Amino acid sequence: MCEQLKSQYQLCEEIGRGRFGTIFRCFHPLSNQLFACKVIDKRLLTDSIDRQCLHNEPKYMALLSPHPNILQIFDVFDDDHSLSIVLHLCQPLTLLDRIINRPFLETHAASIINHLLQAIAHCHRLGVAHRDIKPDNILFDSGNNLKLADFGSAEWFGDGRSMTGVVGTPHYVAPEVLLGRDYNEKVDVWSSGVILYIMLSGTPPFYGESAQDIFEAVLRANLRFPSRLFRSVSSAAKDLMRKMICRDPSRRLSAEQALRHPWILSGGEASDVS
Ligand SMILES: Nc1ncnc2c1ncn2[C@@H]1O[C@H](COP(=O)(O)OP(=O)(O)OP(=O)(O)O)[C@@H](O)[C@H]1O
Repeated sequence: MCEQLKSQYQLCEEIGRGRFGTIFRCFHPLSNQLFACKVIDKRLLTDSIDRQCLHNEPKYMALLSPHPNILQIFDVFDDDHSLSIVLHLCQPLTLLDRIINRPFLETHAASIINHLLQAIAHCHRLGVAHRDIKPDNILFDSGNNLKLADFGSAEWFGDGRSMTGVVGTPHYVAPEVLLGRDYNEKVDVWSSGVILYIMLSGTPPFYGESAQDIFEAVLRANLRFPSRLFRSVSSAAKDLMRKMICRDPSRRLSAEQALRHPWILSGGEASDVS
């Protein structure tokens, strides 16, 4: 671990683990504040694309900070063996832990999606696509404010460039990503729509036994609202999901447009769209 980091921060217990990063709680004696520190072990990055993307995360987080719904970055330490990123400390439970098998009230789901879309709209205004929107990357601070995290797969599209490359996570990835075509920032709106569907029903819209089966279901993009799961869900919420989980990206809402949908504007209280 970087000596410079250890001279400024006291690393405490491990609070999370991803594919490459281990997250520790840490204390900064100078400011008397607690933070989270993500330490990425460079030796685990055997893939050349992963190595190239290593510095994207702190770079994009610095560009996007501060925003009330984006995890704030405070410091970066880089040496031969590791990259350490000092971050705002959040609660240990992510949206994934809150979502499993527990449908949310529409008002609660609307509040979460509203804040997620505000984070995404901010990223898109600054030309950054997150590309891995999923419940595990949605954290909450001690005041229960939503914080979008993990910009390790983010990409710049700001000068009108389209993006390529298969990134994302099976249940949440947009079909155009899997097709290997060029795509744009609306992949983040698709993934957010999938999260909304899971919050309201407790199950993902596209599923299968294996990653391959899930990919095939995503590519078919046959969006259904089985009455067993959606009997009490409003038509306004279904209308928004249809417009976010829309196979054709040119017809899919942007994050800004989704924020203006009646169901979001009414805080999940609108039952019909007029
Ligand atoms: N700032 C934070 N405060 C509290 N917990 C955090 C924080 N950042 C990350 N975590 C915890 O650590 C876990 C892994 O973090 P993160 O997703 O950033 O790692 P990663 O290596 O990029 O993961 P991935 O495998 O998705 O690439 C999160 O799901 C969360 O539980």
